[in-house]
Amino acid sequence: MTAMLELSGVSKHFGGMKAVNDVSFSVREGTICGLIGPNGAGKTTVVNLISGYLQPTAGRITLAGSDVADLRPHRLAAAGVARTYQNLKLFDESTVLENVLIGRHLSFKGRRWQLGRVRRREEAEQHEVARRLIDRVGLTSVTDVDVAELSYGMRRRVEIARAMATEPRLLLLDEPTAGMNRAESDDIGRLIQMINAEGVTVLLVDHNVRLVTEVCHRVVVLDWGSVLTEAGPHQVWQDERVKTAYLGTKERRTADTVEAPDAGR
Ligand SMILES: Nc1ncnc2c1ncn2[C@@H]1O[C@H](COP(=O)(O)OP(=O)(O)OP(=O)(O)O)[C@@H](O)[C@H]1O
Repeated sequence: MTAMLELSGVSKHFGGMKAVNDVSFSVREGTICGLIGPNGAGKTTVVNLISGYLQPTAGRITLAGSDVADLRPHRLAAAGVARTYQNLKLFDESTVLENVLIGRHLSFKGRRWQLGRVRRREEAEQHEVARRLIDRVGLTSVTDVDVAELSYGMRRRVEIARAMATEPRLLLLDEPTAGMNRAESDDIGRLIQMINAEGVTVLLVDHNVRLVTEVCHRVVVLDWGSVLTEAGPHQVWQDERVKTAYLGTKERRTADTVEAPDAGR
């Protein structure tokens, strides 16, 4: 199977700060890859580099074999890269439908010069696609509700639906379960698996050990801006270097975020 995403020797320095330093890893097409590491390890910077919000200081980023390191976000979106944000970026005073429609504009073929009838038909089609996506993320009942009125977990789903509205090949999820309870994060896990089953390759950044273990096919661990290791989702937690770096010392452990999953799960 080919690589959907490949980073080769990618670095991003902010002045003397090496936020990302000589990072190389690849994500196979059709898989879910976890990108984990302690706070400040460089995960969001990597997501920003892949999605064009930052340009690398050095290195190569390819999407399905094509060099994309110099592309700006809108070009990357058109090439099939969609993302969500660690801090939600939704239009709170707009409805769920309106937010998801924003994601559709890239594939919207409407032209100003088109006859009103044709344009109306295309708009109706876009609405239909957006409604289907809203249904898939389980938000049908709040389609016409302003995002500001939704729970945090629901807003996270709107963000995923909006990202999916661009019909991506690669979906970058930056801490999609941050601040969620167990039931909510389990729901997001199922949603990620459903999206992946439809053929979308996923790069998942999350601190939730259980989620990462259950949904990812491979896990890349960053520490101090560099790749510490890469392994299967169960093996990765057995690595002493990961325990030390990601989990911190045993004394610093807190049950929910750092306890390795039960053996055999
Ligand atoms: N624009 C910037 N200017 C200077 N330093 C930055 C900038 N962006 C990130 N950094 C630094 O780079 C390092 C990596 O940050 P990054 O946000 O990528 O880490 P992270 O692994 O996503 O952390 P977290 O899990 O807390 O979100 C941090 O030390 C951060 O302070």
